[in-house]
Amino acid sequence: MAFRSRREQLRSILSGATCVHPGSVYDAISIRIAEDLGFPLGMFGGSVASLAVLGDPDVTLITLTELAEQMRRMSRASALPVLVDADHGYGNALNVRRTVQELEAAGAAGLTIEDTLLPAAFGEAKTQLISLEEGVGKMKAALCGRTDASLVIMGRTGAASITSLEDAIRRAKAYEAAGVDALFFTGITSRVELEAVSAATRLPIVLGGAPEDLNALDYLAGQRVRIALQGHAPIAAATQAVYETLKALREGASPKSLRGLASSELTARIMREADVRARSADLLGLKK
Ligand SMILES: O=C([O-])CC(=O)C(=O)O
Ligand SMILES: [Mg+2]
Repeated sequence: MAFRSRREQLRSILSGATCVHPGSVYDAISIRIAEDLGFPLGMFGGSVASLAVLGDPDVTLITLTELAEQMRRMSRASALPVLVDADHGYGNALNVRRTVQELEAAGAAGLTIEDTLLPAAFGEAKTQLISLEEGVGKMKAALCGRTDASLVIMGRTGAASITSLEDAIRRAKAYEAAGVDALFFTGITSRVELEAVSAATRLPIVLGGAPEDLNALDYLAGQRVRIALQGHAPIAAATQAVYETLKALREGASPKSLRGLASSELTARIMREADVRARSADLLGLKK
């Protein structure tokens, strides 16, 4: 299986004793940069997928096909293991199974299925959760959807900030019993809350959207947190850079006067130009 070693790398992060920050990746360029900088893992968030592919906010307008296609492009560009935010699995439990099949084929190392009611319900301003029973069904569907047993399936809940911490723990324990490989929590806002979920569960923990005082990697590792997300600054940085560059050009700046552009060396490295040249020499009879 071509993607097995990526999945085993993610599994070794989960079974290790330390906590890592993944690089937020969303396309072929960002994943190659994260790989070159030595990140052990890429995180492909649903919000950045929506932004990069559609230019939209994170309101479940992106389709599974679009998400999987973007993942496939990243898998082709780089061997960095990627954890994909598969949202609610793009429908009911049967859709979850299909989602897992598509993301596995696209080369994801792991994926998260969450128990948020998506897309948002009519007339409800506040985020809702599906029932625990439906959530368990989705986790089971995810597990039976994989054909490569090394693909990592994570159960995700944001219950801590939507219903209650007790509900988050109840759900996490049920997903654990269903057989998922790790638990992904959002909405945990303090050490007390993290310690409560850690004490009540046994699987490796992934923490999304945590506040600053939940940032010390040694402390997190001691609570069985193996992956701690840091948001999605790279796409924000890229957006700002494109904005500034287009603005300057629109205002009459000459291309040569622009600052902050990737050097030709950096661009060549990201394009893996040396490999392409070597291949061209071999296959097209061109000079190296
Ligand atoms: O997975 C993450 O990085 C957090 C999240 O839900 C998103 O960005 O859509
Ligand atoms: Mg998301």
